[in-house]
Amino acid sequence: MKKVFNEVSSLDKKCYEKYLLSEEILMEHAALSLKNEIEKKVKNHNSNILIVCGVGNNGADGITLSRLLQNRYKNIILYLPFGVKSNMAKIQLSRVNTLKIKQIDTIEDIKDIDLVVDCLFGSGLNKPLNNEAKKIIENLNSINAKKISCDIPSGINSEGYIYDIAFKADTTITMGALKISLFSDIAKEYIGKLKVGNLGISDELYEEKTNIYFLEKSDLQLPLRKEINSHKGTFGHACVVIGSKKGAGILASDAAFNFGAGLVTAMVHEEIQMPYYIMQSHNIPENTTAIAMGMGLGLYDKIEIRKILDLKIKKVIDADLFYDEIILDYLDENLVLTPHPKEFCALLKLIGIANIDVNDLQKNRIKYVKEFSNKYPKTTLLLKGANVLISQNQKIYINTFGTTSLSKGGSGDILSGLIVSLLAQGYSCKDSAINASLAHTLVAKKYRYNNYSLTPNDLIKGIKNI
Ligand SMILES: NC(=O)C1=CN([C@@H]2O[C@H](COP(=O)(O)OP(=O)(O)OC[C@H]3O[C@@H](n4cnc5c(N)ncnc54)[C@H](O)[C@@H]3O)[C@@H](O)[C@H]2O)[C@@H](O)CC1
Ligand SMILES: [K+]
Repeated sequence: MKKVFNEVSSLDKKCYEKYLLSEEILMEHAALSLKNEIEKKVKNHNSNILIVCGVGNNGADGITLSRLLQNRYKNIILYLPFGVKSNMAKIQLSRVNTLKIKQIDTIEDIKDIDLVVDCLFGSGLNKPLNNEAKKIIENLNSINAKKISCDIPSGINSEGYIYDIAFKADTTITMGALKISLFSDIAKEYIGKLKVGNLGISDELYEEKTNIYFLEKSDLQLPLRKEINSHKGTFGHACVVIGSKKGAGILASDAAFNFGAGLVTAMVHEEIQMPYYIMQSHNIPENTTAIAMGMGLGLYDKIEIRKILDLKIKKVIDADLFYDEIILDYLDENLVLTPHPKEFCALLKLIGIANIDVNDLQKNRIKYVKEFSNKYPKTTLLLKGANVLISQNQKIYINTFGTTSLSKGGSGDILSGLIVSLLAQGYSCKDSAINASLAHTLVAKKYRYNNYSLTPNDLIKGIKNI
């Protein structure tokens, strides 16, 4: 798990004041991080490396980089379309001017570029791009070359919002620490591989406390069985409430069984065709340790739903129930909610936080997840999306492993099944949401066929050898 910050300028400031590092030292290290990445990516000394620099310190990082690369590569080309404004950019440029590094005035007729380094705008982007900047980014995006962004792809602002266009990077080296702006769903298309550039000081000293965390593969804790002396009851009993669209509940039940729950029961009104290892019952069985409800529910009897919600058993709630105010009476520590953006908008309206549409939500996902967690700190929320956000107790965990292959009917039902399985096996609500989400996305990432053919059954198969 890595820490994520709303901004890092206060952390940079701490470096100057507390650790007596200067802006120049930090910048030298920022440029060094870029250099190290470039040396890994570009082996040929004759490669053409285009460094595009803006007027501020993001541009200054790029100018500094050109100096550091000069020893290794013959063809470094600096492009400063708007000149320089910040003090550091001026200082770095005056140094570079003594070194005979090639500078160009336009990229219109530039050819055979092997690598583009984007240092146009960083954390200082604070207004929409003008036409000239848009055109430059458009041109850079059309160049067939490797692409690295310094700090953040130019065009993404500090909230992760893109006004019109942004540089499309293969790799982003973000300086100092991870920032929240890198994790909006819209930004995901542009970031590429994300790495943190060290600024010449240990992470422990640079970083401060935070409430936002980036999940890593190594955070996944599978429900591996340590007990030798065990029986099926040792691993809990998951019950999935089957609604009128039965397929959803069947998928969730199967996923729950495959992810280690000792017993899985489908609660049904009349018997249905299911895998033989899933039991069927008209009621919630006595020894149930976790319940999944909401997926494919369709029309339902409110009294029956209320009775189930009244049970002091951990539950994962999905889909139809986010539109029903019945849920308002149960937003406590026993619930994991798994809405997709449209359902979360309905829920935000029900709980009186906001009346917004999906577009507004997507621009401000973190903000609304935070607001939800402030109001209902005990409840675990998992907001689906390109980057999954999980919150509990005012902490947010970001899972970036999601892939487009998961954008399919049934994926969400499998996720609910994985969550209820872990809840049944004794994981906390937060840990169930985090681990099920990691398993779900990592299985999809490992899927070795094309990105349009993943089925819920492939996910279930993948769970077996994750
Ligand atoms: N503060 C520090 O100690 C460090 C800063 N670093 C770099 O500094 C960057 C931040 O530098 P700055 O704060 O100078 O910000 P930027 O370099 O991102 O840009 C700020 C400049 O761009 C202008 N600008 C903003 N939006 C614009 C728009 N839409 N169209 C045209 N011009 C626009 C601003 O007026 C300002 O002049 C970071 O992203 C990082 O790359 C790194 O060197 C690491 C250390
Ligand atoms: K940039």
